[in-house]
Amino acid sequence: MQITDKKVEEYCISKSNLPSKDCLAIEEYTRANVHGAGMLIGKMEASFIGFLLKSIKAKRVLELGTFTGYSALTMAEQLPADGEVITVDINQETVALAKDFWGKSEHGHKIKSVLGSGLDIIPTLTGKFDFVFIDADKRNYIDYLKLTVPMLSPNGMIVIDNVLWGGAVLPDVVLDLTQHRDRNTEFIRLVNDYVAASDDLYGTLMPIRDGMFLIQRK
Ligand SMILES: C[S@@+](CC[C@H](N)C(=O)[O-])C[C@H]1O[C@@H](n2cnc3c(N)ncnc32)[C@H](O)[C@@H]1O
Repeated sequence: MQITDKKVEEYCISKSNLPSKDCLAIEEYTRANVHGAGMLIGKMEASFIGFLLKSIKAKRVLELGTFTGYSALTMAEQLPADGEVITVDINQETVALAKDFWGKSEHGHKIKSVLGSGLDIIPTLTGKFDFVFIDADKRNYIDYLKLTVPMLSPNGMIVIDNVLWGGAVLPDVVLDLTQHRDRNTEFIRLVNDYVAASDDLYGTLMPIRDGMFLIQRK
């Protein structure tokens, strides 16, 4: 299910501030050459995240799920010169591509790539983060959330991506748990229910692209 009408989204994109040409180059290269390009957050979500980063005057960002480096660079562009994006991924090949692209951008120096699995890397990180973007393996979404909430700065925010999962999370959708995609649906339902039931978190689930959960501590 396409959550937002395509023409409506195109109109919104045409009127929004968008990431730079350097990011567009990553997007275009990825869509033409890399398997799984549908995983890119794309222009609408990038513009929205940029707005959030500016609103909270973010300086330090943690991203889980680098892929070809598109979202990391779009975020780096919205940070001050001494800002930092730490981005984690297990895929050496796509991270190598990402590094090539970041090297061509004046904002690339703000990005630090860490190769490894999110659950192993997060406990090794120190200091607080103003913004955490969770966009890696769905199986670990709930643990990523639980591990990163205590790492937030006072006005910090977490965004979890793909929380609508093409509409499959809706309660009347019957799942086939022999299918990888449907098992992921269960993991996403779990994290959505956890945020909704939490007394400590303020969450807003937005129907932007494939669904974004915006979360802050109460
Ligand atoms: C949806 S893509 C990220 C897209 C990226 N944020 C963007 O929009 O440009 C998900 C990424 O998570 C990575 N990933 C999968 N399992 C992981 C794990 N256990 N730890 C860290 N990254 C993982 C995959 O290799 C993939 O590159």
